[in-house]
Amino acid sequence: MSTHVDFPVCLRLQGKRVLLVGAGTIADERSQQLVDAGARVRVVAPSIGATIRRLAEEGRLELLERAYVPGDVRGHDVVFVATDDRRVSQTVADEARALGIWVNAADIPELCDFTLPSVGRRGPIVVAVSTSGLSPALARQLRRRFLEQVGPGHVQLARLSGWLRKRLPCGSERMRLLKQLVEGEAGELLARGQRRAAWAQVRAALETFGETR
Ligand SMILES: C[C@@]1(CC(=O)O)c2cc3[nH]c(cc4nc(cc5[nH]c(cc(n2)[C@H]1CCC(=O)O)[C@@](C)(CC(=O)O)[C@@H]5CCC(=O)O)C(CC(=O)O)=C4CCC(=O)O)c(CCC(=O)O)c3CC(=O)O
Ligand SMILES: NC(=O)C1=CN([C@@H]2O[C@H](COP(=O)(O)OP(=O)(O)OC[C@H]3O[C@@H](n4cnc5c(N)ncnc54)[C@H](O)[C@@H]3O)[C@@H](O)[C@H]2O)C=CC1
Repeated sequence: MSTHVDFPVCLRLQGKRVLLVGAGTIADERSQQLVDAGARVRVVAPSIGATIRRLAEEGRLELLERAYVPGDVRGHDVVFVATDDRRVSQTVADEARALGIWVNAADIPELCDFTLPSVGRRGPIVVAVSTSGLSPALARQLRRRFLEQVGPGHVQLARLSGWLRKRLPCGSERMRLLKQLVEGEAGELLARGQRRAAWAQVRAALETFGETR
């Protein structure tokens, strides 16, 4: 029994060149997530799913409607392959690796430089569960359960914190204020939907901000 654990990261794909080989059920789902993340996506496949077709028509990704040809991986930062032909996936993964490009092959762990967790999102908050390849079905079940714990109050709290960290100078006092925002009363008030009371707390904290510097 393997004892390895996969290492989680959150990729900043804005402007990165991503190649998607295959455009079926699995690739169709990936395409929307990759475009939402701001990646410059190119898809190569002879048969095209509905989402990829729409995104191509909207000019949000580039579509090459043909089979993969050697060299297609060149110039990309990351490669995702999701075809129904194991030999194609093997070729793509081999070529990517030879060029030092990281690759994910859907459902073929031995060809993956990284695996994909089960992901759910509420606004800027992302819940991701990995089981290090042992049970994707369990990852999905746990992700659904954890996502239910994330409410509108948490989304407001994250946005408010993001707004404050842009405007306040960084340092120990900002750190204290942002921590207090989450752990103190304001966070609880937002979670209960009491936005006015939460804002009053934040305003009071802001009025004293800077006094102890
Ligand atoms: C290693 C990994 C590599 C990778 O693909 O990145 C991998 C590998 C394999 N998956 C297999 C099967 C299934 N995969 C799913 C679903 C998902 N698989 C995903 C990720 C991963 N799958 C990576 C590890 C993730 C982790 O560590 O937990 C999810 C989370 C993310 C995504 O794909 O976007 C997505 C859920 C998204 C969601 O809905 O939230 C289901 C459920 C279903 O389809 O209903 C089943 C059937 C039930 C079951 O097996 O559990 C098989 C056997 C294939 C066969 O038997 O032929 C292999 C190969 C093997 O295990 O050898
Ligand atoms: N859809 C699912 O729920 C599951 C899928 N899988 C596996 O994931 C992989 C992908 O599955 P799906 O997306 O459902 O397959 P799919 O059959 O919907 O799509 C396959 C895609 O691969 C493309 N393709 C085939 N040969 C190609 C080539 N030479 N170059 C470029 N593209 C090529 C096809 O044009 C098509 O777009 C398969 O290995 C499948 O066994 C495993 C478990 C569940």
